[in-house]
Amino acid sequence: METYLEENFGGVKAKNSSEEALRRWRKLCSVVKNPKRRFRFTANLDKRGEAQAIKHANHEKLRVAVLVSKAALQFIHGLSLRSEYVVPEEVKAAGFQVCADELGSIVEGHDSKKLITHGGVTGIADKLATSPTDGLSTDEERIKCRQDIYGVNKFTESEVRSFWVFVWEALQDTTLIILAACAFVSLVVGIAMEGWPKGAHDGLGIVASILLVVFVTATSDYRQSLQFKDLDKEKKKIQVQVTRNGFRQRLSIYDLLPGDVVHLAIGDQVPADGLFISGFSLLINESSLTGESEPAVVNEDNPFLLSGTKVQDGSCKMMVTTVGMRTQWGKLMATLSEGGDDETPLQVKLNGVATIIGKIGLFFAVITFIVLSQVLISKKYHEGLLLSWSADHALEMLEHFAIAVTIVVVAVPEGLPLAVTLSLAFAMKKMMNDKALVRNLAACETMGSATTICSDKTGTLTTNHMTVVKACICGNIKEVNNPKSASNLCSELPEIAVKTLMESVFNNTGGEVVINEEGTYQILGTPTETALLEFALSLGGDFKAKRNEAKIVKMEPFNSTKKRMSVILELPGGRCRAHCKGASEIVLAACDKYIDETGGVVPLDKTTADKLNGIIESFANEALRTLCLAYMEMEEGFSVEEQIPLQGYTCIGIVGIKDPVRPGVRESVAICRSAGIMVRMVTGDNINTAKAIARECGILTEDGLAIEGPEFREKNLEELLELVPKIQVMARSSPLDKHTLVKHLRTTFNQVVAVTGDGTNDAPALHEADIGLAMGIAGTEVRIFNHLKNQNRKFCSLQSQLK
Ligand SMILES: Nc1ncnc2c1ncn2[C@@H]1O[C@H](COP(=O)(O)OP(=O)(O)OP(=O)(O)O)[C@@H](O)[C@H]1O
Ligand SMILES: [Ca+2]
Repeated sequence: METYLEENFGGVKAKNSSEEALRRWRKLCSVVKNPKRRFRFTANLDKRGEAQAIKHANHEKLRVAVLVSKAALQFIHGLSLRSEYVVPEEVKAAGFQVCADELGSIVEGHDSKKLITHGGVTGIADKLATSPTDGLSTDEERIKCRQDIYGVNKFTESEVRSFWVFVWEALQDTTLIILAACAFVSLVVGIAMEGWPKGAHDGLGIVASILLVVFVTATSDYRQSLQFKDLDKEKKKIQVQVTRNGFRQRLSIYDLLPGDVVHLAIGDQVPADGLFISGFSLLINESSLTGESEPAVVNEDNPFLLSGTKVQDGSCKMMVTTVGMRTQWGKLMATLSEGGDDETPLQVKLNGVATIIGKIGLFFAVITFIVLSQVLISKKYHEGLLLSWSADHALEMLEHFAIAVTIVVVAVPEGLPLAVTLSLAFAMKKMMNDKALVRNLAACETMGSATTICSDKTGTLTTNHMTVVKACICGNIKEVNNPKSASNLCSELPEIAVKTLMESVFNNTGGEVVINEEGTYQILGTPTETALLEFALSLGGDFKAKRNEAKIVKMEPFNSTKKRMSVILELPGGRCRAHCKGASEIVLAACDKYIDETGGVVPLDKTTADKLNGIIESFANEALRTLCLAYMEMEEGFSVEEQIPLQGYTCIGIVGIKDPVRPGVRESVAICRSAGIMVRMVTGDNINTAKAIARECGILTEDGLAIEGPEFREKNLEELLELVPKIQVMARSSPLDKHTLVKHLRTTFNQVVAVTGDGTNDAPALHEADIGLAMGIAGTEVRIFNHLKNQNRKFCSLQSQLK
């Protein structure tokens, strides 16, 4: 049986199975009693094909639209523009100047020509009665009115099916239908022969058993469907940062409306169709929508953002124009929502078992029928009455037949595969309560067999609540973990150094300090950014004032490959200054000057460089994440087309950021190890920081290996064979390094690999892994100034699942 299963049902993998394998096992379940039930919750391959076709068509459509709109643009240059668009009455009455269909055709069709006739992005903002800076007004009546005109950002979901639908579905079982036919004949013949009620006994008996089977099945199916509904809802709860009434806040994507101003950063999914307002180095991955893997550059010239695509690099502010089912994504989701999840290997195997048992059941049913009938037939044969049948005898035969069919009904364990689905869904729900989002049922199943965990550091092993605790500015190392020491530091430093530091932190950041409606400070941004901003605020800095002093001309947002971010500022008087911050040894290597104790800028000689590197190492050995801040005067000015320089900076200082290890992680790692699961840490942080934390968690042992990404990249296959099993810590890794490591572990070493990560820089590795666990919410967090947020003990939750 084992080999039979393996041969015929074994081709399905937990991830990325071939379509052929998926189709094959479906075909093999040929004694399917009730296909609708048996294949419920498994992927609908035809629907999937349809979705693929839509993607393909989208791709074509977009390509053509872009070409046409380019040609049209060339054509209309010089022509006077005349808008022939007429605003529908009801839209006008509601106070808007553009209707949903027109907006849809502009953005979806990438129609720059139409956009120009409407006055560009600002024109559209006016017509939508919104402001690109302050966003929508939160007046409830206006919001309601907007909803009525433009719809809401929700996708039609397959509606909750009522209990009776499940009853109807349960009735569509071939064997049950045969039984029902038997019952009918038995009733008719019985009543005709023996009259009511005596002759109806047998028939009613069969009917009762059918009803029993049907209701039990339908009830359990109905309850399952409710479970799944809950799960689905949970999965789709996503929040984005939106400016409304001038205040930046978090809002569920379901509440987005046309006119909303949304802030997007690397890793975010575009929540609705819209237009680019402002932003830097924005690269959009449209593959989920079009299948195209080359990312698209989005900027003022190509301002169209489509729902469902992903921010691959950079950051931006966008204005929502089209929501919900009006977007291509909405349409795609509608198709896919019926497509179902991929089946898991266990599900498939159990379907195989059910099929085998079904066949055996059928065999015995036939034998039972033959044995039972044989008595009657042989009796008739001896009496020579084989060809003349009385109704009585026919009824007897029918009864025998019904018994045989009943055996099939009872014998085939159709509920078996479904029960697995249910228990996996239950596990999924439990993990969700632990703040781990599992998107695929198969993952829950594979998780039990994991042999290696590649964990990222921030947020999984550590709390992801970062604070600057040490700083080295002008050569002075200071503890700054309380406000008093921070203000002390401030008074000890030369004024120019503090000024430059503030300018750097407040301008060269992906985060923001906003005052919310209650009047308290709120710091928005990734944990690293918030820590820095908090530090600068505690030194007495004023975010708004600093921001107004200079203008940001260009920004290259942070990403994990470069491990630094930079901006160019235009200062009053027209001078330009560059600021750069990032992984400290990388940024320090780009410096050739530094600010000394007196505030003077002096060349960075070898001894000072060594001293600074020593400081970085000492911070890192205390498990601190270190960042180096630097600036450069741009003597020759700067034009926007240029790249921000990589070399020639002046070092302002180095900060050490503490991110405490989650309580209980050490124990969890120990449990994993005793269960034979190897835990490795793969991080983008400094090697010494990584090692210190890995030791603290018990991941790095005496004989273990810690390696840096750049070194790992250089190794050839032979060396890797030797190295990979020993790697316990990989530091300064790029997203690609993580991917390579996981791939080697899986293919060369046949490990079942679980990867935890945050879905932005870890996305490739998560995708490659047998089990990808996207832990919690990546990227941005909101922090009330000086207010700690307690999060869940994530690694512990993972470990409890692996047990
Ligand atoms: N916003 C930022 N601006 C500049 N540099 C940053 C920023 N955030 C992080 N860094 C630097 O980049 C390094 C982290 O890079 P990366 O984001 O690739 O790490 P990671 O893989 O997410 O790490 P982890 O495994 O801890 O999650 C940090 O050590 C820090 O020096
Ligand atoms: Ca990460």
